[in-house]
Amino acid sequence: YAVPKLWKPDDLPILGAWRFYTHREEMYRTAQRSTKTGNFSFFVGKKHVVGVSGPEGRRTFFDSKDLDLGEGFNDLFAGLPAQPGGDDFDRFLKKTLATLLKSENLNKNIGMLATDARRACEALAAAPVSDSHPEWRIMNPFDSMFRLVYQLTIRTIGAREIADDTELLNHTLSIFEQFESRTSTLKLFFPWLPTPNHILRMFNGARLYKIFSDIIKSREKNEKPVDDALQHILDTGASISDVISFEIGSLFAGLINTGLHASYLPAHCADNPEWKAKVQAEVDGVIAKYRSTPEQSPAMVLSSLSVEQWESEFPLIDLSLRESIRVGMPGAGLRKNIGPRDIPIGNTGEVIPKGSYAVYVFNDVHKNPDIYTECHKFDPSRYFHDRAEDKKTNHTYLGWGSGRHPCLGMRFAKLEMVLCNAYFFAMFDFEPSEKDGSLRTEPVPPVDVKLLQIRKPDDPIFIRYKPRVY
Ligand code: HEM
Repeated sequence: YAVPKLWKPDDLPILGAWRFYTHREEMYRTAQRSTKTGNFSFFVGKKHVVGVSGPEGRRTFFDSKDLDLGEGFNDLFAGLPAQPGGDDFDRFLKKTLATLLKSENLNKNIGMLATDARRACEALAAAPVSDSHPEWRIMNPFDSMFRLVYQLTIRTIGAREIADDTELLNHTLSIFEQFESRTSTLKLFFPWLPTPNHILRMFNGARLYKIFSDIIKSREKNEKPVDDALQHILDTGASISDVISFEIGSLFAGLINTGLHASYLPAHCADNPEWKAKVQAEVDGVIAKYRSTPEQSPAMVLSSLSVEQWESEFPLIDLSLRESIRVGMPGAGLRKNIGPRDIPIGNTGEVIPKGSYAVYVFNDVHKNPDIYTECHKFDPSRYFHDRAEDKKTNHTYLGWGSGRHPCLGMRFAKLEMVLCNAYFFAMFDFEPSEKDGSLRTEPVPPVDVKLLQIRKPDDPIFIRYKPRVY
């Protein structure tokens, strides 16, 4: 067994493969092409990393029990919040998330979540019209949808005081966004370096700490108990710092992806009128099916749906989301071999050595034209039974993780996204737009593959919308 060939043309002294952080996918693809098996290795500082690719690489990467996700991310991903307590905290986070996202809690909250979504769409309906195109209103979904997803998330895994107070909601969202944008790659190489971004992250962490501790103190004075996620976490005996770390950790894991894909979904549909019409027909069909009196408005019918109905009645929204994630998922999975021995990469004759890291770039499969036809195109019908492109080989669809580390928030993320979009499709007609309300003719730009993780588009994407006439 051999260690995959060392790739070092881009290396900087001491730092090693810096391009792993600045041009990850490009570096991965160039290195991949330079070897027979598609596997290669490189150094990040002193850390030895193996890039795996192809079906054998995927099988090894996603199925090996000794490849650890937590350690891989902690050591290689610039930007994760430092987790106090390592493995113990990881267990606490996953256990708490699993409890908060159980059916019982979702059923308890669904009425409030639906009300949040309805009110957000009512606020869109009440927004001022465009000056130059007064038949339309204009929105940037990456603001309005994103904020709604944040509200739904905080309501489900955070504090009611924040979810119910628009000002506090916006304030905490802006702190979180600043926190999230201050990644510090340099710290991976020089952990002792007090980088400005790291200092700002500490500062924003402290601001969140103050907000949560004020909420907790005021609850202590209040006789009436609050029944929400924060209280549940506190009742398990967790400290305020556990609570803050849990909130930041789970927002990191969930909010960015969910908020951005909830926003990309209508943007892609606006660009694809035929598909948009299908989704709208699906929403209208559900409304017709569950309307109990003719006076009920579409929003009122949607507000009466149960979690089970939200989860089963909107397959086309689900496929739109599946496709939005596939086309817009830059980045890579990261793992560390924490086992007692080297891990063979299928039958390639190569290994991920004990103690080394492994990386798999998601677009190796998601943008593989042999698997996904016209792989850059948004086309949810590729998942219909007669095409089933995502079932062609092993681990072909990685949008929700695969193998040993499936996404723990998938069910909740889907629920959030279907809620936001069903109300939006039910209440509005919409089209792609420029900032001034004129029709946008350029499609949604592709997500930059240089990104380590999806983030809001640098140039805002607009949609123009008007209330539907029934
Ligand atoms: C559109 C939304 C989301 C997408 C596309 C997404 C995607 C993923 C992917 C691809 C992975 C596996 C990563 C890997 O293999 O390296 C993952 C894992 C995970 N996700 Fe999500 N996720 C989403 C929403 C959420 C939400 C809302 C939460 C929680 C509130 C969440 C919590 C987690 C956790 C805790 C893991 C780690 C599982 C483990 O360590 O085994 N995700 N997610």
